[in-house]
Amino acid sequence: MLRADGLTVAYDRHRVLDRVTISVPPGEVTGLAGPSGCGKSSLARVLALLLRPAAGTVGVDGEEVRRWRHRAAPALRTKIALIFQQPRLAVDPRFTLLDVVAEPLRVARRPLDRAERLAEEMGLTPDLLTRRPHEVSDGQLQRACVARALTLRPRYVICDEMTTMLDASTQALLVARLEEYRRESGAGVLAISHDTELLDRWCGPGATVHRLGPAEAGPGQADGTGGTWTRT
Ligand SMILES: Nc1ncnc2c1ncn2[C@@H]1O[C@H](COP(=O)(O)OP(=O)(O)OP(=O)(O)O)[C@@H](O)[C@H]1O
Repeated sequence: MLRADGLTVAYDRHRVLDRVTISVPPGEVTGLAGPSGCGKSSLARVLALLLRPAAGTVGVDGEEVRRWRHRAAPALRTKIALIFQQPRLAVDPRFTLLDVVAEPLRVARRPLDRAERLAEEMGLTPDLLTRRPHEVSDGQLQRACVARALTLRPRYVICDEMTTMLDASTQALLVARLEEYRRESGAGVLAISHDTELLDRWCGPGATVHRLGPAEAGPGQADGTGGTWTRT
């Protein structure tokens, strides 16, 4: 289980999350909805161990996180993959698409051959893999980012507005690939979107969808206070 308890996140003393509690069980899709600015990406960054909360705890499979960002233990860090909304801000512009997919393997000093296989499964042709980010479409780049996210076989995948900028067919392809990975690996997926129709389609019956409150209502409130519902 990936779990955050009583999370508070503040930027320069401005609180954007206030005592938020959320669980992402392995093998399931959990939804997170909420309007723009309510703190969804901030919560995603904390759960991916990239941002230290002002208060609260994060636990990964029962182990409480004590170090954050690059100081977080690699064994914990690689258990969680984060897919960002804007792929162009999430990749090194000098890399080819194959470099993008292979980056986590290179950093972890693992064999690189898995990168090509994952890229191929995402429909990225050998020609596309030699191109740099400015030579491909947003959808093609996001496909590379999804392949990259799966290279180290994460136990949890956080998808932060992953398909917001993309057309319906690319959206369906990315969601289908993540669903396939979830089923074969037993990974837990956190699907984050302001688009409740997308969450309806992605999170099946019985799935839990958490809702963060609108920004104007103050810091995002925790589930368990009426902010969570279960799809039926
Ligand atoms: N690094 C930062 N420094 C200062 N303020 C920030 C920072 N990151 C986010 N914020 C502010 O925190 C609030 C929540 O932002 P966040 O990106 O987490 O919301 P969101 O729900 O993901 O929004 P969106 O759906 O528009 O991406 C916003 O008011 C934003 O301006």
